[in-house]
Amino acid sequence: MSLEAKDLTFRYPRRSRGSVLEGVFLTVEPGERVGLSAPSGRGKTTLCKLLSGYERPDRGEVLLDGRPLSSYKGFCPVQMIWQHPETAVDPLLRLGETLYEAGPVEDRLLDALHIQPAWLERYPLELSGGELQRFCIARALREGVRYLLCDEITAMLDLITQAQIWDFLLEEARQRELGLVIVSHNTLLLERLCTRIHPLT
Ligand SMILES: Nc1ncnc2c1ncn2[C@@H]1O[C@H](COP(=O)(O)OP(=O)(O)OP(=O)(O)O)[C@@H](O)[C@H]1O
Repeated sequence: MSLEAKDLTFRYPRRSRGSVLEGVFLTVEPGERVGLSAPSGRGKTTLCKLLSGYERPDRGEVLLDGRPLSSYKGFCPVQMIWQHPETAVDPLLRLGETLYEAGPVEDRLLDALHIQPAWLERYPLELSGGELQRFCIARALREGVRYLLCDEITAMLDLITQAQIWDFLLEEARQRELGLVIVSHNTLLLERLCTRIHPLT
């Protein structure tokens, strides 16, 4: 089940400088870990948004296992984890409601990410950034996920928490043969984590 970006072109309606992405091709296979590398503003986040269905391309298509991503109903097998987790959850819902709205999440994941049951009674702003990010990772890893798009997901965390999260994610991806797309400005981190680096030109 490969994830394919085919000839993607995209511009934001309110952006004056034309297309952010022009004719982008990328294929990620199960178990691959692809690092996206490019200077700021080149469109890494935008490509992740297209690959996970948050935005639709103006031209080209995103295919999962040869089928348009938009034809998958229910929980999307391509999940994006955002740099700022507070933008990825409804601030007015308790975390327990957010977590289970798309179905069950294995307790094993909550334990491995050190998510305390009491947090599920709280609202997003009542967790630290690192706690909320671990919550978002658990939510993305529910059954059915095949690809994770990790957009600077540990950039705001201390080094120990970063290492714990990546150790966990790499092992989880290995066991479940998940494909990962990893965005980071930290070249050393990308070299350490990825099976290959894809420069976005
Ligand atoms: N919602 C939006 N509306 C208009 N323009 C946008 C929007 N989001 C991003 N852009 C513009 O699109 C371009 C690409 O942004 P994007 O966030 O994809 O880049 P990036 O490579 O991820 O950058 P960074 O490394 O700084 O996170 C930028 O010029 C940005 O200003």
